[in-house]
Amino acid sequence: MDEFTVKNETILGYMPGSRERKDLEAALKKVESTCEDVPIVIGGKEFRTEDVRYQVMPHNHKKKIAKFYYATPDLIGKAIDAAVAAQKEWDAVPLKERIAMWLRAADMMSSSQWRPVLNATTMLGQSKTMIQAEIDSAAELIDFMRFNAFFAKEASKYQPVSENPAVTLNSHRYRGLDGFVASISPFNFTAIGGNLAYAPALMGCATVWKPSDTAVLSNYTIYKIMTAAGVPPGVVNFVPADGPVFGKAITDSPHLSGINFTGSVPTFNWLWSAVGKNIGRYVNFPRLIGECGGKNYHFVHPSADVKTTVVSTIRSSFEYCGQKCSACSRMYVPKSLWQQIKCGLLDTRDELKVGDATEHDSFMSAVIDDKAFKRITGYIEHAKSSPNVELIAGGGYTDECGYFVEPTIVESKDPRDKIMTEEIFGPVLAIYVYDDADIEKVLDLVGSSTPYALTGAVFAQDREFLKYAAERLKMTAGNFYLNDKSTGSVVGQQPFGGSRMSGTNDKAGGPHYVLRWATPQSVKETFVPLTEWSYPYMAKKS
Ligand SMILES: NC(=O)c1ccc[n+]([C@@H]2O[C@H](COP(=O)([O-])OP(=O)(O)OC[C@H]3O[C@@H](n4cnc5c(N)ncnc54)[C@H](O)[C@@H]3O)[C@@H](O)[C@H]2O)c1
Ligand SMILES: N[C@@H](CCC=O)C(=O)O
Repeated sequence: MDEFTVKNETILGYMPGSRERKDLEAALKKVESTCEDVPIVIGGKEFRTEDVRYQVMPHNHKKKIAKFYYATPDLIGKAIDAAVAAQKEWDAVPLKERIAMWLRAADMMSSSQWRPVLNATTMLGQSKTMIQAEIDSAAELIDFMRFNAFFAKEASKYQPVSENPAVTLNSHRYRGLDGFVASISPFNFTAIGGNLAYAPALMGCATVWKPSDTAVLSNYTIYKIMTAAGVPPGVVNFVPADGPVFGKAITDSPHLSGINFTGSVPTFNWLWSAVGKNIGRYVNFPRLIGECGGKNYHFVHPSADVKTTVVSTIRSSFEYCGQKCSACSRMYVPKSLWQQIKCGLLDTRDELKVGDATEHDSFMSAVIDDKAFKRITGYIEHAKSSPNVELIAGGGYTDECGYFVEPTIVESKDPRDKIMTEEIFGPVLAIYVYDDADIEKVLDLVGSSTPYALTGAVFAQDREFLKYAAERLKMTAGNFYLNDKSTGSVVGQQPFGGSRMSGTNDKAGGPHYVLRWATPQSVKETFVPLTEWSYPYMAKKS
């Protein structure tokens, strides 16, 4: 296997007049002025059904940017058959060749031909600002491709012990999962869609990929790049479909070998239950990998640096409208710091511009769709009417042109109020102010008041406390931050995932993730013939 090292993709600056800014502006114009026709692709062939759907721009929802089609159950079945058939041949392609394809794809994604398209489709289709698109649909996606290739190469080096290779040679190899993997992706990270579909493929699996309705265009762009990089027909089948129809079709198939899911807890629970009900019908026990929601916390100690705490919280809670699974959504602040932190949060919040995703001074744009708008504004109305909760900033919203919600901050007197404990997935930060003397009780609440354990951050200058909190809060977060915001994990640096109801914690972006998509085989070859059935201590009859 050719040796290579790996490093993270540089995040470009997009300064006015820069090459990347010009390329991006040209791509934005092109994507905005077209409504791209996105087919279902099965075994390399395009299909269209009568069930026509459109992807719109969340910040201007009258504008359609993609036309796509829901697959029927029959077509999903066809995609399963295509994947099962392609998997055998694909698994025979040497890992070295597959890795070369992934590295080629990463270079294409990084190029001035494709990077602007990935970012423009993400900015317009998912309402990400320039920087939010760049860290997702460029840097993180490229990192997933390169790091997974690197981790696969490193993993393939392992060989078991052979005490005397002239007599017995032991070896080990990774095979793809036979059957098919269903990859089901969320709207909020373009890179996650690419990783869910293509990490299993790298390891020799074939996948049926259902993108989110609200991320179809950026996800189809990934499909096109990977195909151009050499991934053969049938290895990844691109199948937009109604969620429950897709879920039923894949869990009914005996060939389901794995589900690679990222999304909400109710959807993953549904999939897990369906697999449980059907367990008698599968060829293999399907592997269930699910990264789900969070109610991520910022815990502030009386020794915290106020400025760091404020800026980190604003970024974590409101970047991409709080629609990151890792977004800070609850905060615990000691009374002794409350006035300073409150002033800092309110003043900084007032500076944030909510607007069109493509305007360079927008800090955030619209939330993804009408469903999200209703859910988030429901929590805001709850805050306005509940005696336990005080709205201290924001609270406005409109869906007239786009699904806009102001960055909203509330103070809750009840640390177990639903606004402090349920995932909102929008720009709403709930704060509980505690008596400094009650710090132990509040540390208990961090782990006991929600079913999640995705990300969490502790702000303190007291190093003894940081050490203590790291132990005390050990099981409350899969990604734990000290004096840093709860969002922004980087592939290869902070492998990502949570436990409890936040998921199976398989750590996307880490060295072990690719191995979830391989089924190892141990091989023993003996060169000296076995001629004697009895053991030496047995008396021999002469
Ligand atoms: N932990 C992580 O790494 C991570 C990362 C990103 C997002 N998330 C979570 O994702 C959620 C937001 O994403 P979303 O709104 O797209 O989630 P979602 O659960 O609504 O949808 C995720 C995907 O599942 C599909 N789906 C829905 N019902 C289905 C069914 N019955 N069978 C099969 N597929 C079905 C959807 O169409 C979509 O493609 C949040 O809860 C967020 O925290 C988690
Ligand atoms: N890498 C992301 C996690 C993705 C969740 O939506 C972060 O940590 O911000």
